[in-house]
Amino acid sequence: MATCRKLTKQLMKELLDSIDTILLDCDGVLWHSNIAVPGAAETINKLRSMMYTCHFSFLQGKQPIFVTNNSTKSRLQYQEKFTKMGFIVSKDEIFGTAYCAALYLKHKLNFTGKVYLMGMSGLEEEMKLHGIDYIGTGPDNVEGQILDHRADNVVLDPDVNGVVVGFDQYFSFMKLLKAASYLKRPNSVFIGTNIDQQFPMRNSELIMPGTGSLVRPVEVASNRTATTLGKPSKFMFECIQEKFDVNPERTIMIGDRLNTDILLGKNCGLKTLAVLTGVTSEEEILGYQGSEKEKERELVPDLYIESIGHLGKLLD
Ligand SMILES: O=C(O)COP(=O)(O)O
Ligand SMILES: [Mg+2]
Repeated sequence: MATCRKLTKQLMKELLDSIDTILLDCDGVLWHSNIAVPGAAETINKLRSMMYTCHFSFLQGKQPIFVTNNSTKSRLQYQEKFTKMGFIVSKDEIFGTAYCAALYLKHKLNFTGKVYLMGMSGLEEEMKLHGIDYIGTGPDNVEGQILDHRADNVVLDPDVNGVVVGFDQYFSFMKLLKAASYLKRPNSVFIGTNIDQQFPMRNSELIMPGTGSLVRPVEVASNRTATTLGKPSKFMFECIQEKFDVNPERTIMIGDRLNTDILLGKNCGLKTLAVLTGVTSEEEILGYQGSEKEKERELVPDLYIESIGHLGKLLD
């Protein structure tokens, strides 16, 4: 049976001696929208500054690296958000799916051409920074009964040879129609930034549809499957390994979503810790631990704790 333990003071010392790098999910771990989880900045700043004897036997702090499936912000926009919230951070430590989507297009696909971009300013900024031409952002709605006028007045851009679907608050039927039409083109590229079902919300009455709720309709309409880059895909970890000398055995992934954060950790051979401030609960974790379904057992983290702030208290 997959065993999961609640992180305690005793286990904390053992954990700190066994890791050099801490991968941290953002939404639901460090904050909800623009409201920080209590103690988050203090904990991360402390982990960075506390000197530990590492396995090279010299003193160093733990290296935090931020890994978010959220595609709404560029690295620079995230650096601004982190700094406003009191985190000490460099943009080079931030890996979001807007940045990783641009890296994938540019360096993995050597993409040239134009992208139909369903996303917000973060994706726009990263596309510009990486020299990738795009159209389609912002509101785009149907006028009148589209099935009556057979969409004759829909104009497609002849140069588009790829579609990127990220979180797009302007998602519409018209955009769905255009994306599916562009994906009809032979050899057109289809990328989804991530497939999270919902965003973690403080207001438990609300469901904020995640980007997965936007990628899947484009897949259905186009009858194609997107290449999704966010956690649990290993691609984001590959982007991190390009920039940091990360030893998977001495790295932990801390997240709030089992089927993205914890699964990424498992996929990459990392230690895993879940917090209960986002989409997962203690009941879900313990339920999965005893599940007969292999698919559920593989989502069980090594450790869990109420919040990143509670973890920080174990450092005192
Ligand atoms: O964008 C999302 O849906 C979740 O983002 P996260 O990976 O920071 O939790
Ligand atoms: Mg999260």
